[in-house]
Amino acid sequence: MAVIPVQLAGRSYEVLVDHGLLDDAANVGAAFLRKETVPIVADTNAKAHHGKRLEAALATAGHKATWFEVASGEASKSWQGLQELTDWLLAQGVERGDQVFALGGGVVGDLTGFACAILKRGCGFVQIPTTLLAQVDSSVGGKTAINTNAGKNLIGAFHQPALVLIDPATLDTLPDREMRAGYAEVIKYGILADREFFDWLAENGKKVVARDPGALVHAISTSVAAKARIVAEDERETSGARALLNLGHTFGHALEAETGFSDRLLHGEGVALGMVLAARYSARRGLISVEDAALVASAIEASGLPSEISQLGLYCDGSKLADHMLHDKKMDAGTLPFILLRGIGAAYLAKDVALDDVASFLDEQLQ
Ligand SMILES: NC(=O)c1ccc[n+]([C@@H]2O[C@H](COP(=O)([O-])OP(=O)(O)OC[C@H]3O[C@@H](n4cnc5c(N)ncnc54)[C@H](O)[C@@H]3O)[C@@H](O)[C@H]2O)c1
Ligand SMILES: O=C(O)C(=O)C[C@@H](O)[C@H](O)[C@H](O)COP(=O)(O)O
Ligand SMILES: [Zn+2]
Repeated sequence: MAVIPVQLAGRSYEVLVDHGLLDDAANVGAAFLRKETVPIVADTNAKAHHGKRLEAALATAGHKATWFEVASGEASKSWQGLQELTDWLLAQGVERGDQVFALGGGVVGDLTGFACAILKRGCGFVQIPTTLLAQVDSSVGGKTAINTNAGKNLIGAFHQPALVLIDPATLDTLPDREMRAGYAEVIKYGILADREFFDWLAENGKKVVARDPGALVHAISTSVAAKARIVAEDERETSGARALLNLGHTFGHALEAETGFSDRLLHGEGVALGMVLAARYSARRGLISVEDAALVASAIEASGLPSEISQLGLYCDGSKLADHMLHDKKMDAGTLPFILLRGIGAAYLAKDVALDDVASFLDEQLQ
């Protein structure tokens, strides 16, 4: 079993990665089970495929589950979703010292984490991520949020989980498109800070997406370790270090907003397109070669992810996308810092980017 610590003053926790770990959840999570009944918030599909296993694991230690089911899809990360969940947690009598379990992808993790951040001013939660994206990214680091009409993740809090249990075997039931979407956040770690990992993925990426157990555990552990390092350095995204994890997201979130946060574009797909755009924009500014930008695009295409905005059939102009970016949380005194590349594995925060230049770059890309 891989054990990856996330070291934060007073809030350190462990991320455990192992095939079959779900069946051992009550044992490895024993310290976090203080009552007979365990409240579990679960995505409909995650519960259908893996709920019984979690229930059986809890039963071995004398615990029983009580379930709150969250409808699959980004729309559940909403005020209404939050209200229904917090009402349920209150009805269950959840106390500050309790741990709420979150079983599912990033939608369930972000929603449950935020509900637990504000319930009685904060109770505990344990993440059991069941999508590749959630296993490599959203379950770790404590960013929790819901969306609003104005944009993505605009209402939220930093609230760290007490434990993260990753069982890569849960990915056996995940649709292929969701595997590819999660792979976008995997390759992100290579592009932003780890050329060696990027090159390893060039060789092994197809195995990761095909769920080869060894390749999967290596990709998940490397990704989580990278995220843990960055989060330990800059938990609340104040120094600029954590902002690098937003590589591709300024473009991606704008595309998600323009496609209505719908199945037309999954978060990971938006991030994939956004990373291609960030690489091309870096090349346009002479920061990286055109060849390196093409290498980023071909690494993304090779996994079956979209790499051209035209694939979305969008009928809008660059300034419309740039308008969505005005809601980006990195916005600072009228300037939007962008994560650009000085090389593959060498992302940095550029504070000299003009949004109208980005808009005209996007107009070229939309043709
Ligand atoms: N907090 C963070 O740091 C962070 C990081 C990255 C992304 N996110 C957020 O995460 C969300 C995306 O997460 P996601 O990609 O996991 O999407 P998701 O939670 O919507 O799950 C994707 C789909 O997979 C299904 N599913 C989940 N587990 C399954 C399983 N084991 N078998 C079969 N189906 C399963 C779900 O029902 C859903 O249809 C976005 O809202 C994004 O903003 C947050
Ligand atoms: O953990 C982080 O920090 C990230 O930026 C990870 C991203 O993959 C994730 O999508 C995050 O939710 C985006 O953050 P936001 O602050 O732009 O909402
Ligand atoms: Zn993301």
